[in-house]
Amino acid sequence: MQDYASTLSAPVSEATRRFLSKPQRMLIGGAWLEASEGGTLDVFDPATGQAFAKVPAGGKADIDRAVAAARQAFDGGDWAAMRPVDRERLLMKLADLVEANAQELAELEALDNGKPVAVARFADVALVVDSLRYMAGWATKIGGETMQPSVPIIREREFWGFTRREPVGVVGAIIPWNFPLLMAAWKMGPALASGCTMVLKPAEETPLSALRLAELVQEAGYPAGVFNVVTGLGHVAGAALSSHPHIDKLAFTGSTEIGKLVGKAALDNMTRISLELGGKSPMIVLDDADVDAVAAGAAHGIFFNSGQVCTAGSRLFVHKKKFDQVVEGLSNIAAGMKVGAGLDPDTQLGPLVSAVQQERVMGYIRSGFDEGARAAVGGEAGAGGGYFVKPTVLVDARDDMRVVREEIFGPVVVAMPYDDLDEVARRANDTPYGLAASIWSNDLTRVHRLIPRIKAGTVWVNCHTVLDNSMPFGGFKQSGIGREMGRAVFDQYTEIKSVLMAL
Ligand SMILES: NC(=O)C1=CN([C@@H]2O[C@H](COP(=O)(O)OP(=O)(O)OC[C@H]3O[C@@H](n4cnc5c(N)ncnc54)[C@H](OP(=O)(O)O)[C@@H]3O)[C@@H](O)[C@H]2O)C=CC1
Ligand SMILES: CCCCCC/C=C/C(=O)O
Repeated sequence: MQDYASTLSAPVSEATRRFLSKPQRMLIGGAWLEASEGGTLDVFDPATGQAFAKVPAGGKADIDRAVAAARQAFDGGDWAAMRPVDRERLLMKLADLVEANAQELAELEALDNGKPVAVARFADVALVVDSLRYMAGWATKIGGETMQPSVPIIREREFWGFTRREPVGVVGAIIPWNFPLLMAAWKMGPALASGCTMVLKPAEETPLSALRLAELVQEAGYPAGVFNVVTGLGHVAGAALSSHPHIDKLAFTGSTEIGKLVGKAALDNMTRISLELGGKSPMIVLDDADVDAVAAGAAHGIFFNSGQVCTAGSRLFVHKKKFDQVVEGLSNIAAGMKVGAGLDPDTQLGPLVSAVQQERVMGYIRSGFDEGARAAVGGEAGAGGGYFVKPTVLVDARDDMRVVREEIFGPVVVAMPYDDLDEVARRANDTPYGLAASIWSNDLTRVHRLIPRIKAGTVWVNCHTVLDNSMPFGGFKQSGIGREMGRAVFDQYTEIKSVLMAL
């Protein structure tokens, strides 16, 4: 047993040290297993670039075992027979356990992903707890409708109709590295509330919180096979899961490129899909907006989670009257941000998740410079061995530049002036994505006129990337298919059965 915790850049709690010191295994059918082929994957601390843990490199055989376990748990046994109120109680218990272990889970997220530990605790883990509790409440409220049919021809008979909402079945969930625990919760909450079973494949960069979550699932008392975790590579374990003929639904969050791939593989088996994909979200500042409030709000909109957010406000459109002031305010905030390791309590902006992501983001910044943009602030990588990129505001950009058109997924915003609302509505929509947008103004008439013109699944007003469990979340256009959260998510996790009875 190796004490990996002693190699970390900053001290962690005793609970985290204990977790990191034991060999990691996958939870399959209630048992803790190594990969069937025996391989492991290193997990790296993005603040140092050093490996600090190993997880099983699960493959197709492990996915087969996990899907079989989930299938068995769904098709018969304790779980299938469980009353909705007992599913609610279990999910509430899981939420309590997550809350009781919040610091450890937050430290694992900070280590795996690089995000500041306070953000992990008071945003990621807090949202997970709320999300599980919110979804637990739905377990007893999922229901159908009654109808009074007007069946033609057979007029002498009386009919009665109703619908049932039945769990869709075995859910395969593939999640990214930017909010590892939260993305797991967004899928397991509605799945377990509605009576599905699940196989989760976390991202290779950030597998640890999913494995700790699986321990808590066991501690909560879920029957074996209801929740399974297979760690492994996307093109191996992820591909085996998304194309598996015995899953009933695939829930995916990640890039649009891989979303299309897994979506096609799943549809080959007519597996139901929900895809939450990329974005290039505009933040639209009207001429009446308060400059200081916009600068602070836009800083959150782009720099939160080091810009590694599907809803990141990566295009900032400011009315020409306020453009210079907003850019100056935002640049001052960016210049003052403390960039550092996630475990450092003073850190405001952590490293990017991996060397690959750092190089990808720096490549975008260089392409912006090559095409004629200029950095009002930032524009370079941070010092040290970690995957740091300084918070960056690009100006002098044109709509056809790659930095304006493509998802960067880093702390980089492109600020651009505009003249009037028609122009900004057209430019804001000039993207294949449609995940989110924000409008900054206190002129309610103009705000309400703009909202329906923006082609996006979420429009925020005077805030950006603020989420609530009651609000459905998902994308228009190439930002995805389906909605997570809110009542709407149960459209993705249940099948509707129509029952027509002749009396
Ligand atoms: N919408 C969003 O929230 C996110 C968007 N992105 C965007 O994607 C870019 C690349 O990030 P990346 O991590 O590569 O995102 P991916 O879309 O590649 O990864 C998301 C998940 O899909 C898995 N995966 C990868 N390839 C396959 C496959 N062939 N079949 C099944 N599953 C697969 C990954 O596994 P593994 O980790 O092992 O590769 C991971 O679990 C980012 O720069 C960003 O622009 C990234 C993350 C989240
Ligand atoms: C405050 C938490 C924000 C979570 C945003 C959800 C993002 C999902 C994604 O990037 O895939």
